Amino acid sequence: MSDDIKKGLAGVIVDETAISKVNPETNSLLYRGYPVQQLAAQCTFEEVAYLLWHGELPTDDQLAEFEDHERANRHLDRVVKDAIDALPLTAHPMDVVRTAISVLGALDETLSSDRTWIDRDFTLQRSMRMLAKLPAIVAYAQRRRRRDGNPVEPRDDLGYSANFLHMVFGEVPEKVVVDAFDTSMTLYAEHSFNASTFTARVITSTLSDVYSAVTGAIGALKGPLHGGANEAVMHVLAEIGSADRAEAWLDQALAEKRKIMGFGHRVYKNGDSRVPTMRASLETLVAHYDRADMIELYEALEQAMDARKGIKPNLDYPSGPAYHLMGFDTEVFTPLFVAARITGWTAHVMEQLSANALIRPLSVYNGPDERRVPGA
Ligand SMILES: CC(=O)SCCNC(=O)CCNC(=O)[C@H](O)C(C)(C)COP(=O)(O)OP(=O)(O)OC[C@H]1O[C@@H](n2cnc3c(N)ncnc32)[C@H](O)[C@@H]1OP(=O)(O)O
Ligand SMILES: O=C([O-])CC(=O)C(=O)O
Repeated sequence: MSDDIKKGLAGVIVDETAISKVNPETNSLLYRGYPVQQLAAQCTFEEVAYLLWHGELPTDDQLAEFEDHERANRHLDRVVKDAIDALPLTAHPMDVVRTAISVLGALDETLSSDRTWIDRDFTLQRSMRMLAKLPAIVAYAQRRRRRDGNPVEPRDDLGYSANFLHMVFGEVPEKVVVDAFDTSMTLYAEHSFNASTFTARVITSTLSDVYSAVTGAIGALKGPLHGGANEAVMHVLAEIGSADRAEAWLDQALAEKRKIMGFGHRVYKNGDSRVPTMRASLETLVAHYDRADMIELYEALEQAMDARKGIKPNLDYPSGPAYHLMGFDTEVFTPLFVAARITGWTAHVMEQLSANALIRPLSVYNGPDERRVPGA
């Protein structure tokens, strides 16, 4: 293979961004300059969303306005519900979410009437619309699969995370659970030029619209090498079953050349900056639900992986069991990632639009030499 080829674009710098900084040397992650751990501890997900979109944390008045706007946009249009209802119950929730976002785009009259969709204000407004409606979409997807009866209406007296859990489970859990969920949303919100965000930027670079960018990003996130890993982690933990089986299971899996879900990262090679914070939330949930067996299994696989391969967990490793303990179906873990990452994706869409260049790399042709079509 030619030395010019950077397979998987590994190590290639393709643009600048002011949205987040991933620093593998210091295992740190900054959103607009703020350490993500501090944001998770001090701010709500709504404040983090505002920060990612506007570049600064909101004042009290700005936050109040933002929250009002988010709460006013939570309801799901009948057409979106009908579109979801037309899908088989076997459809994966990621496919449901991708379809729902696509339908929201098709319902947006501006897209059919003029080209103002490449405008920042248009994009910001639609980003808020998607952010506010995603909890209803995810809740609808899980409740429908469970045949849990009617959708639960949003409550505008609740913040984003409490309302999200209320819509999925029909009740607001204890504060420790809401806080752990809110932390996961903040940690998942943004991570520079990861595969799904890059997908969104590629789509935007053609001057397509924000719904198309998000629909494509959802498709990229679904794969188990990216966001789909949080779902896959739970399948792995279920397959292992208990801590005492972790080492033997891992040896067998590695002998079969399986990739161990929730471990490894393209950028971090010494551990993911977000894992300690999410792990602390997982431990809180383990104590709350009295599930010491879960953290024992978690640690057993983590230690075995470190001993065998020296590969550390990524964010999907603690978030998978955390979502499980909260009561989510395994198949909606990646849709939860979508609900958080809508903030980062759309911030990148706006940044791409502000200094756009069509993204179109080159390739080295390695097919047959020129030849003649029979009869030509
Ligand atoms: C929030 C997120 O999206 S984080 C990522 C979530 N994805 C996962 O958890 C899936 C499992 N992990 C992986 O597949 C990889 O670590 C990736 C895709 C995340 C990163 O991959 P890359 O940067 O391309 O690393 P690459 O695949 O080249 O791995 C380097 C070496 O480590 C090994 N390795 C990396 N991750 C793993 C893993 N999870 N299990 C087993 N071996 C692994 C590779 O087999 C390779 O070994 P080799 O040199 O002997 O061939
Ligand atoms: O950065 C990446 O490649 C994947 C990741 O951790 C994320 O998107 O959160």
